[in-house]
Amino acid sequence: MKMEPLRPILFHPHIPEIEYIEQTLLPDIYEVRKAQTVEELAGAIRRLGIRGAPALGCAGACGVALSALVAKAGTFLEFLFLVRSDAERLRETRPTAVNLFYGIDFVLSAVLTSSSIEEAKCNAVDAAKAVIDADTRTCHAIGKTGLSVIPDTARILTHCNAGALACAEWGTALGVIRSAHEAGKNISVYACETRPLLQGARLTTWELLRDGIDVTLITDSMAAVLMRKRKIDLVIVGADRIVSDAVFNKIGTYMHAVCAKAHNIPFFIAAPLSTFDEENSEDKVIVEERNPDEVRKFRGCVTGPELVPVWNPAFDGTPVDLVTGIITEYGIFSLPRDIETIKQLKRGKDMGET
Ligand SMILES: CSC[C@H]1O[C@H](OP(=O)(O)O)[C@H](O)[C@@H]1O
Repeated sequence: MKMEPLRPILFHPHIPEIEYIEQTLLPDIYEVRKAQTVEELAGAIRRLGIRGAPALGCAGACGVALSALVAKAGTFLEFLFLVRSDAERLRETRPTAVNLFYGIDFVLSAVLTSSSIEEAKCNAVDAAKAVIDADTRTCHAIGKTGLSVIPDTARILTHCNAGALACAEWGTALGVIRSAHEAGKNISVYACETRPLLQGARLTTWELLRDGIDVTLITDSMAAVLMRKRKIDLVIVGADRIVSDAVFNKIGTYMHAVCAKAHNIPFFIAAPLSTFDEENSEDKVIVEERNPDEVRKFRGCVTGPELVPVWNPAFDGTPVDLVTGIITEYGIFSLPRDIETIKQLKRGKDMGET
């Protein structure tokens, strides 16, 4: 039985509100919540109730549109001030996934280029819908592009959650896996649990079981021995920001890339063009460091001494020479070889993509 498409964010401008699946409660509790203020939305982003680079782009876009719809201003200038300050509040929620800033900026520019409050509200809603529609198309295109690298029988390792829950729908890394499964390929997935917030254990397994795709849950530390035993044919993960010399993705990705290289296993990134930040390099990227208690506890269960010092970066950078290919909606690219092609594509594309 084909399941309904999984869409973690729905924008209802007529109310107005942003409806979302509260991902911190999955897999045991499926709860839909509604953000009717930018602060409620920002809180959901900060706690990873809404998460995943393309989904953050959609959330940022909808957040600016929500701000425009609810702003109470006497003058157009006051209105612009209110929307810009809400956009800044959304920008400050998480620093690494570049899609968040594209989504915010795309809708904010639609507001700033309007000539009245009413026109700005309409333009903001249209722009936010364009971001969501673009990401939906992009994820399905990434899935299709990725088919060329998936053998007819493939044992795929993935890390964190780059699925429908991280996008408008379908997913990037899981989008390739879904497309391959739909194309009749014999796919089995090893999902790394992804400490400390367990996006792999909680979200990726839940998505793949829901779609009837073969999945085995492993701890992050089990990946290396599976590669050594030749149990993995390729690795596919998502990305939060791709710069000229590195790919930033969930912490632990670099470890898998080094392991894959050591065992001559192809290592692919699946990401939309809007995840590329080709003007920057690894040393310029701010890597989000999160609350130490995320490592000392999980849902109240103590996993480390209360006073133990903790380092909790949410992402790591993988040098591009460890990446076999980057699967995008426009094709499969390699860095640094294709950087100019990527720049040209980004200059020419509709800025409605996240
Ligand atoms: C489709 S991009 C998903 C990407 O985002 C995740 O990070 P987080 O769960 O902290 O938002 C992870 O890096 C995934 O690969």
